[in-house]
Amino acid sequence: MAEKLLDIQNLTKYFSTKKGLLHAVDNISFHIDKGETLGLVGESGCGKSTTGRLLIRLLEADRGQILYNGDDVLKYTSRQIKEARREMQIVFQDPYSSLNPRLTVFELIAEPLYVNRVYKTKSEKEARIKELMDTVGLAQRLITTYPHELDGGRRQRIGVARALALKPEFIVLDEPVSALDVCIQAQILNLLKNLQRELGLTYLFISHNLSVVKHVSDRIAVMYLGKIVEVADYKSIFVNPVHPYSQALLPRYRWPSWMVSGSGLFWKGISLVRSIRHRVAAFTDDAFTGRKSVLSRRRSCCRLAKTAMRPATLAINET
Ligand SMILES: Nc1ncnc2c1ncn2[C@@H]1O[C@H](COP(=O)(O)OP(=O)(O)OP(=O)(O)O)[C@@H](O)[C@H]1O
Repeated sequence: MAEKLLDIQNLTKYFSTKKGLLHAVDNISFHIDKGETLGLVGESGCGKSTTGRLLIRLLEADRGQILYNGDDVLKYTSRQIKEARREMQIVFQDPYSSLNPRLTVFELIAEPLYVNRVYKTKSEKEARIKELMDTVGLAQRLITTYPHELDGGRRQRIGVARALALKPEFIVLDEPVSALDVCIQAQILNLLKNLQRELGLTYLFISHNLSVVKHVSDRIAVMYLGKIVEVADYKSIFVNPVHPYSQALLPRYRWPSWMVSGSGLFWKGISLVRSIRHRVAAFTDDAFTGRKSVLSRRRSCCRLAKTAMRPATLAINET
């Protein structure tokens, strides 16, 4: 049986707002096993980020228990919290705003090492920074560049390197790819998966993008209005969601399992035929829609231009 890294019981966080008390996280209980990725999904404002921040004590909980390797994180002293932060890290959603624009890549990755006074000598620190850059796939030549000179994927790699700097065991990934282009998303997701395999990391992966969560998670927790309404392995959630909110969130997957793969292939086939037809239609007159092709439109433009030119030419000749 898998060993629990985190066991969360009745975790609660309320915010005082102008409209009254907001139940951002409302009495939730779940666990995260060592080495697994638990996906946390739900619509915007349901309390996902607040949950992530509570787990690593970036926010103070109002009530509940967070057992980390059997110890209650909520009872830690400030010194114990500082030590625990080495083992529990977070990667934020927006690599554009989460990095200090005045620091170079070297300084950004060095920051957690300096703050926590991990390495004694300068050369040890430099070696660790270079090692971290290799680990996350950042070229050494980028060491003196600033975040604004880099694309979103590279900035997020800096965020991952900063999170890894203190050799953590558990990382909260708070929408780590939502601010990135689709192809860069895939690179960062693969990086995170490889790092998990190599370093034995445990992730809480927060996202509202279901296909991303499906790609990376071992189990998925569905959150709705501050409560966790369902936790199950990813196949059960996608093929046979039990809670009505999970069903609403995953409408496409309410088909029987044997139909999911079949219908997927069918729609892929249809979209392939459509894209081929559109490409062909761009160069030939489209018999289906009656639309003129690019070539036909160009020919008629030339014809129009010639007719328009004729009287003017005649007029010049006559004078
Ligand atoms: N510091 C705060 N003060 C008051 N309300 C807050 C605070 N932080 C979050 N909230 C509110 O708590 C609720 C949950 O916010 P949270 O950021 O956890 O949601 P989320 O599911 O992560 O949403 P998103 O995907 O948009 O980030 C929201 O209604 C939010 O407005």
